[in-house]
Amino acid sequence: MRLRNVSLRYHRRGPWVLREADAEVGPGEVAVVLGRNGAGKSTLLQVAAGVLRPTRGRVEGRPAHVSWVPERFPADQPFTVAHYLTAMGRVAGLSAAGAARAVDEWTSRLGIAGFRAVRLPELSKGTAQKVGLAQAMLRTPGLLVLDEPWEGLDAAARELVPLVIDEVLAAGGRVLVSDHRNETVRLPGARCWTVTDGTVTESRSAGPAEMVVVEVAVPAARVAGTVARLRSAGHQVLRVRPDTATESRAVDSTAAGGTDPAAPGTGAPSGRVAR
Ligand SMILES: Nc1ncnc2c1ncn2[C@@H]1O[C@H](COP(=O)(O)OP(=O)(O)OP(=O)(O)O)[C@@H](O)[C@H]1O
Repeated sequence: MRLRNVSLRYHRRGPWVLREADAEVGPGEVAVVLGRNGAGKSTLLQVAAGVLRPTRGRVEGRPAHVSWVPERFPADQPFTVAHYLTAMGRVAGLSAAGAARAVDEWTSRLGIAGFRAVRLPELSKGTAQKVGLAQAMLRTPGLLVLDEPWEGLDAAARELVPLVIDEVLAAGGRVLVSDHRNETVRLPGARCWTVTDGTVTESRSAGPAEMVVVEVAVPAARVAGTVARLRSAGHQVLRVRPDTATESRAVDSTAAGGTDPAAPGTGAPSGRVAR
């Protein structure tokens, strides 16, 4: 997906907030949008998400399914968490049963299952933010846009954000995330889009991503399907071997081919895990 010479001003005679911004993010890639307060990060994200239309220029190759999580979740709505999320799941194209399943899954994964019957205006800011994240993930988006997702979340909940991002990337999606808290250390290898005076400068954070090997155990009957899914998500499957103990293990890695996976029990570093 590419922003090509995007310029935007909010009013006809207003100042230009974005000026010929040009940036690209590919499948399975995350770009962190940096810049001082008021630089235009939120504006850029909304243009990328299709919430705002550029005054000039265009966005090319935007995936069909986009999820946008604004900096502040719009909690001023008279619905319970469950009603809101189920309705949003239907809007995202899920069947009634699929929406119910997705709501169950994501409220559990984000630790807000106990709030399903609570009305949105009664939620704390952090819980409301998690509802926003859940809404974004009910159907895995091709583009996930997160505006300051760490804001308002406690330390434990902040750990969830990279997991959510990783899930989208593992499915071949793209992620844009703005950050003024220097949390990018949690996203090694991310592209960096620095917004200054409405223009975008691109770089990579900390060079190429460090590669790790992740060992994944699957039932023997599901090896072929798992290997196919891992490959289609862009991972390298280094080898498949029977486990010497009780189970077979499939090895997933983002590392270059030929690396031998760490032996079980040696504390192999964790990394992206495909389900
Ligand atoms: N709806 C709007 N109408 C007019 N001007 C706006 C609107 N939204 C943002 N602006 C202006 O556009 C500029 C960029 O705002 P934007 O919110 O994109 O910056 P930001 O980098 O995300 O800032 P922050 O880090 O404070 O969220 C600011 O000068 C802001 O006042």
